Amino acid sequence: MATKFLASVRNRAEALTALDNGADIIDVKEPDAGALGAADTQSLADILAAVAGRKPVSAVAGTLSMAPESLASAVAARRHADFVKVGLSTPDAVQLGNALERLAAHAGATRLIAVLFADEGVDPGLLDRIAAAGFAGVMLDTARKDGRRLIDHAPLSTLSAFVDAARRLDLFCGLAGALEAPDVPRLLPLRADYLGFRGALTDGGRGDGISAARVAGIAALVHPQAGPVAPGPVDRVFIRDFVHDMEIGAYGFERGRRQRVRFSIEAEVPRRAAGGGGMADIYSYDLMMDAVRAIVARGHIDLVETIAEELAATILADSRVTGVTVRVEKLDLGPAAAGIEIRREAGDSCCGAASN
Ligand SMILES: O=C[C@H](O)COP(=O)(O)O
Repeated sequence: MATKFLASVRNRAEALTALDNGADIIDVKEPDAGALGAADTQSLADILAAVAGRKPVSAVAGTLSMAPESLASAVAARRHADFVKVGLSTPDAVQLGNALERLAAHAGATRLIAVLFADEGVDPGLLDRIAAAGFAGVMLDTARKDGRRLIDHAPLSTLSAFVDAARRLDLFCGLAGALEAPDVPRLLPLRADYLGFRGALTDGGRGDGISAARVAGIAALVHPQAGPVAPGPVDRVFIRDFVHDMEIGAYGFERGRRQRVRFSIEAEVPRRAAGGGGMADIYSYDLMMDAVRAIVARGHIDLVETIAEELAATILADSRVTGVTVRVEKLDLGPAAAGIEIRREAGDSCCGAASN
């Protein structure tokens, strides 16, 4: 299933702007009241009437204490929404257990989404308890809206493990947290069920009103248009001299130690829009850096050839890229840099069908 776009709105007018400009899930909250500020129930009723079932509506149950009864009554007051989001923010295992036990009584009638906060640590182990309590889904957001993005709190490898754990438990899984437009192509490969936005939908802070153009811009990124590109200029998007310490090498002396490896990659990307277009039309060099970081984080790899081929395949899996040159150089073997450079094209036997 393709990743969906959740837009947080505070009133009927914003809900219609989100709906008309490509949002897939309308999330009702009061952004001035924090990460989980609840909109009043009248605003929720107005939005449900305006959306009229065209898209699912989620409602935030508020920034609450973990007191089981207040959680339960906040959920009950929003039971007409398609989903109710409940923040689970506590380091206290007993308190969390009590809250989950009380909410489990609502989980049959109301589709509950547990919201966890990356700035309080990411614990995929919690997901078992959330699934056992009957929740429909889980979302990772940021509690403090201080400009730091989700990716500043958790690397992509951690986010990917979180999404995979949710999927294994059949939990509908969302990611959010001061996400900006350039984050979208980096997060799409994780295949979360949805990405959530508020601040990026406004021209100023997250408390300002949302803008139709910004909503449409995020929608275009979350739902990228694949397909053939008319013949025209080819851009070369590159990263050069990206140096990492990693475990690499087939010799015994290369095991259990790290050495510097330099990565340079150039992707050939036919231009989609005259004049460069917007974020939705470009292939970001961030994606190449993310691919390198993922390989480096994986642990020991014997051969530079393996790394180069895997990087080429990952980069060519994006349908916007038609060719790629990958250079991998070991820097600590002696007086010279030593390594490999390969060039691969979309459709080469190494590099299967494009995936997005
Ligand atoms: O549910 C998602 C949040 O409303 C995201 O808000 P934000 O993008 O301002 O962090």
